[in-house]
Amino acid sequence: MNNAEKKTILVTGGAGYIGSHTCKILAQEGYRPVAFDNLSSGHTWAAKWGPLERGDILDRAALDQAIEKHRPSACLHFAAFAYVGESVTDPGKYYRNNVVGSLTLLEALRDHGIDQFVLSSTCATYGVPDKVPIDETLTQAPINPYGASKLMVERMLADFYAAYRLRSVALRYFNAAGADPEVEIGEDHDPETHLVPLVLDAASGDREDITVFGTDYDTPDGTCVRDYIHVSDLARAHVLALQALEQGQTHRAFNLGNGQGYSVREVIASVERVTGRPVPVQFGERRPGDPARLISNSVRAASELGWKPQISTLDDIVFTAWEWHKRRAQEKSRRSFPSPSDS
Ligand SMILES: NC(=O)c1ccc[n+]([C@@H]2O[C@H](COP(=O)([O-])OP(=O)(O)OC[C@H]3O[C@@H](n4cnc5c(N)ncnc54)[C@H](O)[C@@H]3O)[C@@H](O)[C@H]2O)c1
Ligand SMILES: O=c1ccn([C@@H]2O[C@H](COP(=O)(O)OP(=O)(O)O[C@H]3O[C@H](CO)[C@@H](O)[C@H](O)[C@H]3O)[C@@H](O)[C@H]2O)c(=O)[nH]1
Repeated sequence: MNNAEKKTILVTGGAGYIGSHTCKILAQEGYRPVAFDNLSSGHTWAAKWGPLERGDILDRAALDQAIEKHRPSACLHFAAFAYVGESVTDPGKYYRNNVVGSLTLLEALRDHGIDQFVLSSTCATYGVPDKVPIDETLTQAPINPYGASKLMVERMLADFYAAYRLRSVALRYFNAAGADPEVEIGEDHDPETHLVPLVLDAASGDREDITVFGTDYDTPDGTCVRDYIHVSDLARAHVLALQALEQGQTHRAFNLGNGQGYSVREVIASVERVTGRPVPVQFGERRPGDPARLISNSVRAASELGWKPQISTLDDIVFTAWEWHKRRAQEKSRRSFPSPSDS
């Protein structure tokens, strides 16, 4: 298939962690991904499966320009701020980027007649769930501004479908982790706040230790339980969601997780097994905005999208993150790898 025959997909946040993995799978599946990213946390080196348009979703003119230039048939929308803890201390930052930015994007798509849209939503929209595992019918009552900002965008999607027939799928991911199994790309945030890469840093000596946020939760070992899902499995779900939209899907939400919860202590133990190194641990206070347990029921995605995670055990997920960690460290020590200032 030559480029002219490929469907072009606008991927906001395509230079970021999950967006770049999705661009890779889109390209493998015969699409032409165009990353639209302001590089606030993304990297030019991660956008290598199609063009990168540097721009901000808050900038309507930049969006119009990219859409007119590339004529996408659909948009996968990853661009957002995504840290639970930071959203509690700086909520304005989250409402502006995630809510106003998404609204600006949706209006641009509507005005250009693009009616297929996939949203990176989150299990943080459920807040403290009525029960676990969480299915899509549970009440969404977020307990932090990040989750609230994503729920507002979900609400916009319902209204944009009702008013303008803009069709959409909201994918509510649980905790993304791991890296491309071919080790071409992986997670690279600065500063990093996610548990798995931080524990790997502690195992390799890049940081002194890992602080466990809270040991008095109502969970088997007192630490928070999360459902870790491999980033390439999330990427595949986006292609399936896109194909569902191409086949007429109107407006739907899907949870994406493995259905298995692991505590912070269990993640640390997994890193010790996979790396063969001890992890120095400190115990600290709870982090505001953290629910005790988030575990997915992803039966809907399995039955309606045909989605099945391929890298599903915690050790296998951590293994891919460790391979990426080592590759990045090697490249950085050879000085051939772009530094964060190189974005
Ligand atoms: N990482 C997770 O565990 C997780 C879980 C659930 C949902 N999500 C959602 O998935 C999406 C991607 O998350 P990620 O972990 O890959 O984060 P990330 O920070 O690696 O990627 C986000 C990308 O969006 C870009 N961006 C941010 N604001 C922008 C703006 N205004 N205009 C243009 N580009 C902008 C950043 O530069 C970055 O490349 C986010 O929407 C996040 O809320 C992530
Ligand atoms: O140094 C650390 C970092 C994290 N944690 C804990 O580890 C768990 C996972 O935390 P983290 O990796 O920061 O992910 P979450 O805060 O759960 O948020 C991620 O997962 C959410 C879905 O659950 C997404 O919506 C967010 O975008 C994404 O950042 C939480 O219980 C944290 O309290 C620690 O104990 N110590």
